[in-house]
Amino acid sequence: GHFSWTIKAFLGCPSLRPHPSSGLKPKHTSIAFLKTHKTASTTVQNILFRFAERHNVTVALPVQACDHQFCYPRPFSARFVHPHTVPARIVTSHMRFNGSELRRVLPADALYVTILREPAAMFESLFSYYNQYCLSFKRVPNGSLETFLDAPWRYYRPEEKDSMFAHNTLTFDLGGEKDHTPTDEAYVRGLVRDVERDFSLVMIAEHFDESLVLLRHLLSWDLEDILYVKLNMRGPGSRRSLAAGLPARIRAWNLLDAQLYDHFNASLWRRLAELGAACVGREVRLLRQARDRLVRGCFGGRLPQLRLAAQISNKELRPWQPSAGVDIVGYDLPPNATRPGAVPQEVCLKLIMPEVQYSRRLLRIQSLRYRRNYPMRPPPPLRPALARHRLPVGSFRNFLGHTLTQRPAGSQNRAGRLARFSRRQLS
Ligand SMILES: Nc1ncnc2c1ncn2[C@@H]1O[C@H](COP(=O)(O)OS(=O)(=O)O)[C@@H](OP(=O)(O)O)[C@H]1O
Repeated sequence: GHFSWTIKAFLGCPSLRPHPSSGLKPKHTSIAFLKTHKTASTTVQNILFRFAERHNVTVALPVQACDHQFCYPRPFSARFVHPHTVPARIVTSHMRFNGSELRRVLPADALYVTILREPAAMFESLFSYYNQYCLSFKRVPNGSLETFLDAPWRYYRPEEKDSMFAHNTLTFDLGGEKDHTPTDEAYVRGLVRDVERDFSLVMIAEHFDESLVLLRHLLSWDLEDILYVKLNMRGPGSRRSLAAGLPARIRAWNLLDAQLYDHFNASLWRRLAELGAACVGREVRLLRQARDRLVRGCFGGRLPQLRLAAQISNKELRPWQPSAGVDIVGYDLPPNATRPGAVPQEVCLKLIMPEVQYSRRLLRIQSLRYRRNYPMRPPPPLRPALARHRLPVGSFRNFLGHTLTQRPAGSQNRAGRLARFSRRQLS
């Protein structure tokens, strides 16, 4: 198992050779993963959540008022972190990047990682996923992507709620200005420079397994630490293929994102070349073999059939559905699957657990740990749930004594809506 894989991986992977004196390099456990939107980031988050649980590493999670995201789309603030989840070594929930605030939360040796996706595929996913929330999309006749792209400025309002899902979402998530003139070369150069300064690795969704190999090397992790199954996919009925010419128009509309993507896609391939094609090829193969073994051990064969949320009997496994118009599919754990590899059921459950449920699970576990470790500390004050947005603008104090101001009803973000939806869906 593990030993033979490690030996195999050394062949052709120079940077994985053991340290001459002290054996294998210790695993790096301090990581900030900027969870960008519609980029396969839930799958990466699930890898990090499972790693954190296995290695007893604390994950910073949002205060209840932010729901399971760090009050996105507001820029990240240390005040958004739940007091039971500090001091933390991992951060991975959705946020708008704010490096100086993140550095207040994480140790100085934290490594920063994010993921980008090809802009046309990403925008098609955003357009479908947020078709009812993002008003720029909602007001398009017949929900037609082509119509939107014919005259984006007719439908897009930069200052409006959820507008960040309709224009240069990657740039926005990274903390940049989504509406900046995309032909301003100095601005784009500055954006790229900032991302290169802050992030040790920028993964690319189209080359997910290769990106994971780089991640594993960066963090000195084992193969077991990067096994995954794909999460948060749309069902085939909700996807559409893009007619010829459409990808170019999407890129033109999201030109800041397109330039970021091109730059970091090229860097990814340079880094893979440095590691060596033989090493990368071997590791990707070993990763896929190990994943197949785990899937067989969990589900008795292939992955269980993808299911619509309503068809998933275990509520802990139902992915959040953004609206009636789009199907996000998930998996059910077969109740009496024969698990030939004797993989414990809980391992399998966590492998396919959606973001909202896993975030809650970790918060529960970490809160218990916190109370055990600090029984004398007063609990943080109770606060109204963000879901009740109809309340007048309100505020409460969090553990640092800062005041968090609730957003007014008209500006509720996806987190608030999600709280409402997931409660309905999960109750
Ligand atoms: N491993 C892997 N490789 C490539 N693509 C993957 C992978 N895992 C998930 N996906 C696709 O990523 C999309 C979901 O992205 P996110 O999880 O980041 O979405 S979210 O913003 O958190 O809702 C969603 O894309 P669409 O199906 O096109 O919507 C998933 O299918």
